[in-house]
Amino acid sequence: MATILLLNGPNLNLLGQREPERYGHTTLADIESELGARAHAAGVSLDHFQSNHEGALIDRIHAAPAEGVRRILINPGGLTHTSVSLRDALLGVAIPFYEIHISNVHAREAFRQTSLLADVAAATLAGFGPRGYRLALDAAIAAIKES
Ligand SMILES: O=C(O)[C@]1(O)C[C@H](CCCOc2ccccc2)[C@@H](O)[C@H](O)C1
Repeated sequence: MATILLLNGPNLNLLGQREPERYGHTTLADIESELGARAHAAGVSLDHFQSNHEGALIDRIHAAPAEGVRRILINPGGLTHTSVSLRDALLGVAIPFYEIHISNVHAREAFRQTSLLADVAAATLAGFGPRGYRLALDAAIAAIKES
């Protein structure tokens, strides 16, 4: 069974608990649960991992090929704007990935408008709120089934 890996970076464990006006009331556990059920219904497996630590995310990416991961959905959090190492890890495993942002980063502070991942991502998605995760999952499932 094909596997999709959902990765969430620093502070995303706080979803639904703080700044709901910006990030909504949906918790990360809600998102992971919904996407897991949706993937299963489509005949695809979903693995999920959240960490506040860059190296832990990189280690998880390194393990992805051996686990049969076909697509990666990643909200890198603030690492989006800073992490060459995360970029290098994603390039290194050569698994197509979709960059997801809950907020419209292009309408925020200037520093959030720079992504070190976007130019090597298969797709980016921002501003749809938590629904963006579902949109990205559906696109990943369709891409796997078409390949
Ligand atoms: O809009 C997004 O999804 C972001 O990736 C969220 C990041 C922040 C992670 C979430 O941080 C929270 C802080 C408090 C409450 C909930 C989330 C931010 O640094 C990016 O620029 C855009």
